[in-house]
Amino acid sequence: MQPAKRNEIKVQFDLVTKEFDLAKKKSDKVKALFHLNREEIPTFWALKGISFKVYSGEAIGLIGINGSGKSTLSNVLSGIIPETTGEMTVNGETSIIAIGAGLKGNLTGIENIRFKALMNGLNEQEIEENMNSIIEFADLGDFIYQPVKNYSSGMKSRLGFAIAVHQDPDILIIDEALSVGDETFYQKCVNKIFEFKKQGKTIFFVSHSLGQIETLCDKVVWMHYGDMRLFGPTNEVLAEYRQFIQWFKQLSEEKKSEYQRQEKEKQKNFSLQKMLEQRVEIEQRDQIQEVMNKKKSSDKLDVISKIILFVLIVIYCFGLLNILNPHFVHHILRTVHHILRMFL
Ligand SMILES: Nc1ncnc2c1ncn2[C@@H]1O[C@H](COP(=O)(O)OP(=O)(O)OP(=O)(O)O)[C@@H](O)[C@H]1O
Repeated sequence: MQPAKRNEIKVQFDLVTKEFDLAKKKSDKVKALFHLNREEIPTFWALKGISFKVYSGEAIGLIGINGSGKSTLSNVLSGIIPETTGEMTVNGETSIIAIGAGLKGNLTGIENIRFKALMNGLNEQEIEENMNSIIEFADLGDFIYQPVKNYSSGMKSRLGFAIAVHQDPDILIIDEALSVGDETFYQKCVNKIFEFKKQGKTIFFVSHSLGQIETLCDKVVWMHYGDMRLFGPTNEVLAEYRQFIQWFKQLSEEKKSEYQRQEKEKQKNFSLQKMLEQRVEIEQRDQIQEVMNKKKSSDKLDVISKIILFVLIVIYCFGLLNILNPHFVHHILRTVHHILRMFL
């Protein structure tokens, strides 16, 4: 497989949103489909217009407090759930590892490996070629013959990680899957992640462990109640995030709940139209600013041309004076010459 070109855009989100409905019963959803509900079903915006660009070979951390939208973003990115609006460009195959996600509980480890491989279009020979390597990576011993429903979360994570990295994806999304493994397995995964990065693959890494984010990620997306609060180099974003966590922790329980309630309320009342209007306003403001900047630089040019014009006028006057009264000009030039000699 050809390594991806550096600086190639791998993932681009433009104002991506995700709206969940909060219908209490399935029948309400069906009624809503046929507009039979008198009352509208309340909805909740888990993503409120997310925009970013990620390049090949970058490892991106996704951080944020519980319920901020990290898993929703990962699931939209991997295609598990569709976005509601916005534009999403994903250049390459994605593979997501979330604890137990995509694993069939009633199937054994080996059957799960085979099932996933078949889903990915591998033939029997290709499956056999990969099988030993996946089993070795997962390192589950005889548990590989047991149904996955008997696995601990760490074991599920091992199997999920082993299958996902053997799919050789262009974009690997790891949702909290490393937080449940032991140290040896974690180190094995870290090595694999660095190997992937070297090959120009892109990694999204969801974690509450800021230490892991610091070790693995070049940049970080800080999600906050459906908004992307910050996106940038790891150290910068983590510094801001740590400050926020410190501020949040010192709040009383009552104030914390109030803050969370208000933020969730904003997610319920979010208006896509308002967000788009604001966006247009910002774009217009940026355009005006750009025009003003251009005007300023053209003003600067005006000053330069004024100086040139002034110098030309002085030279012209001297020329004229030289014709009318050469002695006077000669006298002036000698005086200037004397003054200059005094200073130089
Ligand atoms: N299917 C769904 N229907 C309704 N709301 C949902 C659904 N899935 C997620 N949500 C809501 O969307 C918000 C974001 O959830 P998400 O799981 O993405 O957060 P998170 O940042 O991954 O949280 P955590 O750190 O706890 O895993 C939460 O408020 C959650 O309740």
